Amino acid sequence: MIEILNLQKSYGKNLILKDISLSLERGRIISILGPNGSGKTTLIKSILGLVVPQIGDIRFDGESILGKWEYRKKIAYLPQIARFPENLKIKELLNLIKDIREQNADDNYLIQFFGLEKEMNKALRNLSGGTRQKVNMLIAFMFDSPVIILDEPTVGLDPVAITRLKELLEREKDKDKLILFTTHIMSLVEEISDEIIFLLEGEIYFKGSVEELNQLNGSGNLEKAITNLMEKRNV
Ligand SMILES: Nc1ncnc2c1ncn2[C@@H]1O[C@H](COP(=O)(O)OP(=O)(O)OP(=O)(O)O)[C@@H](O)[C@H]1O
Repeated sequence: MIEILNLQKSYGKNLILKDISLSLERGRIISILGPNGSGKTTLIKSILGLVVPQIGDIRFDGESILGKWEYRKKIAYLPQIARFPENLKIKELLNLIKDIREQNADDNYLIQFFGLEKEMNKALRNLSGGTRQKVNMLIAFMFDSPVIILDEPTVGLDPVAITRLKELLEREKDKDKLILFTTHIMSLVEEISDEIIFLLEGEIYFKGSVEELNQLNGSGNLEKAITNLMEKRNV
């Protein structure tokens, strides 16, 4: 569904992504892991066309995305930090986004799913961090997009909301969607990922399942295996 071919991205003299090639298929939950600053968000933003690579190509359903925008309608995106006008009420924000996107949205179901019914008339500036993140998730999931990209979705969420998020991701996967996410929470990775892509210093250092990573590392513990990868040990 998404093919990344020999992607290279620098900011000034800093080479952030070095010759990245990947094939990302539907019906899978893929976690992009790596230490802070390893290039996860830069890779995600390249797929979204928000960052333009110097070298390489990205293809969406076989067509290059470079210089194109239409394909973006098929991708739901939860950014690491979402910025919306603070004076808007949640319901006003949802209406505004629906007007802009001109696509059918299933927001009523998600409002109930995340327990946001009583918050709808509150201005964004008055929301707690976790509630803000629920609103961001609602926006990411409401358009039934075939690709869902979530940059650190668990930030600020309580355990109930994290359980809800897992349920939602599993359900979207069963609809044959492609889900890409970044997180530093290894238990979430372990529970829901079909595949791990581990970036280190701008390169793919490991790509495979949780089981493969545990086997490779011989630890049987994902947190430890990831720490070892970060420290470039036992691989
Ligand atoms: N717009 C930019 N201009 C210059 N440098 C940037 C820019 N965006 C990111 N970088 C740099 O690129 C590197 C990779 O950043 P990126 O946000 O992709 O990392 P990350 O793996 O997502 O990190 P984290 O886990 O902390 O979110 C960092 O060194 C960062 O400072």
